[in-house]
Amino acid sequence: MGIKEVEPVQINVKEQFEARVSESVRDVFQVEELSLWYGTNQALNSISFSVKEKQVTAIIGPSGCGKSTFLKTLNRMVELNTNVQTRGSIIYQDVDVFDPKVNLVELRSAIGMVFQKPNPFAKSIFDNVAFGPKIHGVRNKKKLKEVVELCLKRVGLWDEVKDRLNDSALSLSGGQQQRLCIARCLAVEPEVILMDEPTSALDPISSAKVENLIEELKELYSIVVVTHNMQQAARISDHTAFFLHGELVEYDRTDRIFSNPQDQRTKDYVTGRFG
Ligand SMILES: Nc1ncnc2c1ncn2[C@@H]1O[C@H](COP(=O)(O)OP(=O)(O)OP(=O)(O)O)[C@@H](O)[C@H]1O
Repeated sequence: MGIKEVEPVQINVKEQFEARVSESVRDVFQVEELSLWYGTNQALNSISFSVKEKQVTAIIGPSGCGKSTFLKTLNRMVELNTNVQTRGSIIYQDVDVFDPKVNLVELRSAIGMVFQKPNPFAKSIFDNVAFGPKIHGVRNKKKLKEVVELCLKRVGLWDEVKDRLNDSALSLSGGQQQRLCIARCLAVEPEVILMDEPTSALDPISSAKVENLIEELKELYSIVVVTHNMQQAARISDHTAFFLHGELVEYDRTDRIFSNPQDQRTKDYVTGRFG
């Protein structure tokens, strides 16, 4: 009787390395059993997962599944709507963001937000970026100039606008306005940037610039981005959370969500079979 040959177990060294790196990254948010209601309409149902520090986390899912609600809950902007109730916790910097003692102004400057439609103030380019630091008490003109220049450089806009800083921000193109809004967000030195479909109102070239910028910014900031664009999520994010009907179906490294999802519903969504 011959000895049966056993198939050698394949070890994917690269995969193991990436998994190790991913596991060793610190969490910036620990979301535990988060549920949210608008009046009687439940928009989030017992969401639990951790958002990694200095990485890009994409939130994907069909329209109405709760992506924007989840994003706005991270810095409690969702409470700007009336009749919102939450349950569960979001631990950020060892504190539950729902703790009534949390200072919301500070929370929202540490966790900044960029919206789908660029929304610069009807002020000059300079004043848009200087606005946040001024509110936080920076009065020194030299310091303000430095902050404005640094932030505009960081979003790749400085060379395009350095000779017209006093022009209205509304005179910029849509793509430039979106990068200005990101610069405005950076000026208050956030740790986290939340982005709600930041490129969906932009042309392909401006979108590509913002995508490249997101890649660069993750060196310094933790980024959570809501996107309807699967290719974009696959291109720019390290981790992806797939939401459906207010629930988290699957959260994993982006490469795994797109190449080997564990849940059939994720597979159907990322392969375009629904949504
Ligand atoms: N201000 C609000 N008041 C009442 N219900 C709301 C409010 N905002 C959102 N909802 C509801 O909460 C649910 C989740 O909405 P949300 O906007 O978070 O979904 P989404 O996944 O971001 O959708 P989309 O991709 O279309 O932007 C939906 O049922 C929506 O109708």
